[in-house]
Parts: sequence; C-alpha cells; structure tokens
Amino acid sequence: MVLDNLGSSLRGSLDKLRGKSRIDEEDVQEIVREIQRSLLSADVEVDLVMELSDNIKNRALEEEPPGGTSARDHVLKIVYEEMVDLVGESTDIPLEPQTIMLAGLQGSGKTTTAAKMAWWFSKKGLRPAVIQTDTFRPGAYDQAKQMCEKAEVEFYGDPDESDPVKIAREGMEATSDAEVHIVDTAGRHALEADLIDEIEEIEGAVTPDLSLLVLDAAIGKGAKAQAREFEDSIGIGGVVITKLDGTAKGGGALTAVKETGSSISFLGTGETVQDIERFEPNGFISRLLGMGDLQQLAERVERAMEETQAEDDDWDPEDIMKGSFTLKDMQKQMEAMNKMGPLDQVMDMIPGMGGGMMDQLPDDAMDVTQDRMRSFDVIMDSMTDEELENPRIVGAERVRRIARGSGQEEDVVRELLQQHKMMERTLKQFQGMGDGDMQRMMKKLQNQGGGGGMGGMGPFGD
Ligand SMILES: Nc1nc2c(ncn2[C@@H]2O[C@H](COP(=O)(O)OP(=O)(O)OP(=O)(O)O)[C@@H](O)[C@H]2O)c(=O)[nH]1
Repeated sequence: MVLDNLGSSLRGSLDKLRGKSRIDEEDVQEIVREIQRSLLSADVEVDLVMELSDNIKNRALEEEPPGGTSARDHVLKIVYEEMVDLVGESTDIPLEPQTIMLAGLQGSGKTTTAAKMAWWFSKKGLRPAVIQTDTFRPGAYDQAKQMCEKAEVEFYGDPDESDPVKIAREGMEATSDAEVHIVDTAGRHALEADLIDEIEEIEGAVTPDLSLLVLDAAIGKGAKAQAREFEDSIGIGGVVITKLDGTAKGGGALTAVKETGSSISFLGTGETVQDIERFEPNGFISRLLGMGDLQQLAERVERAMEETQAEDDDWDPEDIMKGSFTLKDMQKQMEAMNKMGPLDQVMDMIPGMGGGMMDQLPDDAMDVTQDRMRSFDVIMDSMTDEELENPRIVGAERVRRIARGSGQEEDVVRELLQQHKMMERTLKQFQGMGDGDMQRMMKKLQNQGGGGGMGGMGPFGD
C-alpha cells in the first residue's frame, strides 16, 4: 500500500522526541525529511510535498502544544492533520438515485470497479445496474456479466452491437427500474482522440450526475496529462484508485485529484467484488501512519458476522454476549475472521497494530497464525458435539483421541483449549454490558485510535 514505510520510519524519528516537552528545529527537520522521502518515492509531486513539509515545519515550531500533550503527540497530530489535508475530502456520493459514468485507460480497473460499486450500492439498500458499453475489448462483456452475477446486481450489455453509444442509450432504458446506473466505458492503450470523442458521446447519451476517473495505483507522472484530458472533455467529479492491495505507490493518483480539482471517492483493494472501500481521509491516513482504522474494521467485522450467520441459522453472535462461549462459537468466529480478508490487512486497521507493529513481526508470523487457525479448525471437526458445547469435559484421554483423529499434535489440541479459555474469560468481562456501554467503548477506542482525537493512548500504542 502507498507510503508503506512511512509509519515505521516516522515512528523512529518520533521516538527520539520521547520525554521532550519542547521541539527544536533539528527534530522537526528530521521528521520532515522522512515524510519527504516517503512521499517522493511514492510518486507524489514535488510541489505538493514541499507545500506539506513547509506547513508541518511552521506549525510544529510555532504552535504551542496544548497542556499535558507531549512533544511527540503534538508533532504527530500536526503530521496527521496535514496529511489528511493533502489527500483531501472524500467525494460526496449521496445514497440516492443517480447515474455514474466510469472513465479511464485500458486495464485501469473500470469494469471491475463498476461491479464493485454496484455491489457497494446494493449493500447500502439501493438497486443498482451496470451498463457495459465497452465494445473495444472482446472479453469485457463476459467479464462484466460474470462479476455482476457474483455481485448479484443487474447487468446490461449487448455483445452483438458495435456502437457503444447505442448500447448506452438502450441500456439506460432497459434498466430504468434501477435506482443507480453505473456506466462502464471502453479504455484504450493511451489517450487517443477517438476515445475522447466516444466518451463524450456516451456522456451525452446517459447524462451522468457524476463521472469518475479510474486510475491504477501504479500510475506515476502520466496521471497528470490523463486527468487533464478527461477533465476537459467530460469533467471529473472524483477519482477511484485501484489495485492498492499491490505494491503500487498511489502518489500519481493524488496528482490527478489536484489536477481535476476533484477528490478520491473509492479505493480498490483486490480482484473480487467485495474488495472496495469508500475513501475516508481520516481512516486512510490513520492506517498509513499505523494508527489503525476502527471504522473500516467495524464494517468488515459486521459484514463477516452477517455472512457467517446467514450460512447457519442456528448461530447468532448475539448469543455469545448473553450466554456461554463454546468451542462452536469460537469456530464460527474463526470462520468470520477468514471472511474479513487476509490477516495482515485486518491487523493494519487495529490501532497500535498497524504499520510499525507489523514491521516488528517476522515475515512469516502471519502465515503461522493462519496455519494455526486451520489446524484449530481441523481439530474442532474431530470433536464431538458434546465436547464442542462443553470443552471442560476434554481430559487427557480425549485430547489423545482428538489429536489422533485430526492428525494434529496433542500440544496443538491443548493450545486450542487454552485459547478458548482465554477468549471465554475476556468475553465474560463484556457480558452484561448494554448496547450503550458497547457503543461508548467503541467510541472511546475510536478516539484513542485515530479519527481525529489523539488523546489517551499514544497513537502508536506505546
Ligand atoms: N489486485 C487488484 N486487481 C485489480 C483491482 N481492480 C482491478 N484489478 C484487475 O486489473 C485487471 C484489469 O481490470 P479491468 O476491470 O478489466 O480494467 P478495465 O479498465 O475495465 O480494462 P479495459 O476494459 O480493457 O479498459 C483485471 O485483471 C482485474 O482483476 C484491484 O483493486 N486489485
């Protein structure tokens, strides 16, 4: 992800401020240099980097830290606010009927994004339809159709028609029942005059409320010219950055945002329809700086829990809060965890666990954890219902049988029982709390972790 190393390198510089109540010019200079290095290597434009570093320098030296705030937290707060300012607000996308057109070069991820956005709108309770007007790339029709089937959203395309403008017009009519129309357009290798002409005609046919420019996070300096051309022809209201799950840098997309005077709207973080996030500047920067993003995490947990519950009518996560926590509950929780995505991505969202913390773990630590979860799953499959409901009856004899049956070491079986006990104990502390208490607790965590408030626990989880 963009600025991958910023969190850990910044933390190093910030740690030097520990114990200091005042910051001198040299300290600030070092921190600013780290930020410059990181942003420039992520392809952010020099002018933008210079403006940001001047702002940080001036504020860090001139502003008085509020009473009780350490120099370190004060500087971190300024860095955080200025970075949020740099990436800008998120594009305003109202949850109401509208038409959105996607534009961009070939392979930038338009078709994938169209299906992802339709899925996103459907989860928000609106009825979307994707209209595929790409007659240029032979596979585009099938790809869009398949992805829309996966997303369970309406799709319109016509593989026998070669005129994209006609498809656009007929598509709008054929899907008139839908509330949100997402119009996918064809890409080209580079900006060609016929691409621009075509997209202007499609725009005339569908009269979008919003046109989004889809950019691959790997795009560097080329972003500027591209953004200008699209802005001049159809007017860009927002930028979608795709493939942020890869090693790409993403800085070029920021240039496109400034060039079009627009904002970032969505982020693409994988190849499946669910790998889409609404861009939230606070959460995004918190994550980059290793401060976690509790809101995204909460959304993912909620989604995963809903899916797990939908697959098993008998299981309701709410029961855990009321009654006892059995091994069956633990197995369901692990299933839900698996649905949340790769563990390292999930960990990035937890305050104090992001960037810096991850760097301290050996590279294969995540694999070990995921392997361990798989072993636990196999072990639980070898246990009887009675044992799963009441793990206390599992003594040495049963441990031996379960280990043999599952092909796992006895130690791993014991570790599972231990882990269950620990989770049970933690949950006991939450039981009896009302909804209000839970909300207050989440809010407190949020204030500590990011989203603006910097008080309490050090943002890097001291
Ligand atoms: N890892 C990853 N891959 C992505 C993401 N978004 C798109 N892709 C992949 O990028 C490739 C190109 O995506 P498409 O959606 O076909 O791109 P397009 O802009 O519609 O391409 P044209 O129709 O040729 O203009 C596909 O293999 C997608 O699976 C993402 O967020 N992460």
